Amino acid sequence: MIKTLKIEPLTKEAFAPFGDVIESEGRDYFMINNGSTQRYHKLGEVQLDEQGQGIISIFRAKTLEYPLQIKMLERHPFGSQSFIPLFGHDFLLVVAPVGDGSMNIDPATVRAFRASGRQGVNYHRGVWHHPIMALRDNDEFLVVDRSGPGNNCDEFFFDESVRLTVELG
Ligand SMILES: NC(=O)N[C@@H](O)C(=O)O
Ligand code: NI
Repeated sequence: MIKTLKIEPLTKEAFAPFGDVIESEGRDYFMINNGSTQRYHKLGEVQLDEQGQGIISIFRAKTLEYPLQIKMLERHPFGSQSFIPLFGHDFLLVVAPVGDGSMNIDPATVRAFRASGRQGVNYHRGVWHHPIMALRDNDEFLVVDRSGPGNNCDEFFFDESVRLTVELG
């Protein structure tokens, strides 16, 4: 298969098979702190296995070279992973659904999204995704994910006959 992935705008609905979109735009809130603060409550859930611990990290990511060939995707079977942009820059996502849980990805199910700098994502457990795809060099992301025993990162490399490409418009 040879395919240039269409980069879709990131919306809650379109991203639902892969996880949550963390944003305030268009979302419900309730007032707290004596009316001084709007709480956009439970935009996503941190998913953990019993032995996992939720942790908070910062990723400082270099941009990748585009057009980019998507040669692999990874997943975290024991927990969710969220990326929240800290500097307000757009970034890209390439994902594939959990599927049947096997170490296999149907390339036809791979999708690309562009997140605005005011959107974060929370990949649900087992959702295939490309490692962080910053569009600005040394961009930084707050990352909430799982720490604990076991290998929490499976990598799947596409067959050489599969050429999935992401181009910037
Ligand atoms: N490996 C790691 O911590 N980062 C990846 O999971 C990623 O999604 O960028
Ligand atoms: Ni990851």
